[in-house]
Amino acid sequence: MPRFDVLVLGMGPDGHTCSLFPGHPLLQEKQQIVAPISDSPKPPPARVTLTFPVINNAACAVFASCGAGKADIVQRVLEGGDNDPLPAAMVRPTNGQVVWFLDSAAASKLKNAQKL
Ligand SMILES: O=C(O)[C@H](O)[C@@H](O)[C@H](O)[C@H](O)COP(=O)(O)O
Repeated sequence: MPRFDVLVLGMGPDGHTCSLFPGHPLLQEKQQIVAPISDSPKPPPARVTLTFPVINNAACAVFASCGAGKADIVQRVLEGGDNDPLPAAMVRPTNGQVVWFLDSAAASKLKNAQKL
């Protein structure tokens, strides 16, 4: 399995990352490193994405999210618990780390955040 040093990821307001969307069967992919998706709920419908086996083999996954439009989903992903996790919350490198860069608007609904 390839091991990326750093993955720089975004997150959509529905909690998707890469082209891995909530509830999609590709969230359960265990074999392929890269997979096609032909029914993306967000245009374009046809995409190609890395899958969780390779994402979670990375040494470091970095998310960057900005703006008040991301505040609710950032709070859900980071503080929402483990029941039915959103795709962005499934980014948990087995032998690596996740780092989030947020502006104050995106972080505004976090209950446990400490300002730097
Ligand atoms: O799926 C797509 O079509 C988008 O490109 C998406 O993956 C994007 O990365 C996020 O929506 C975060 O984007 P922003 O950080 O720019 O809001």
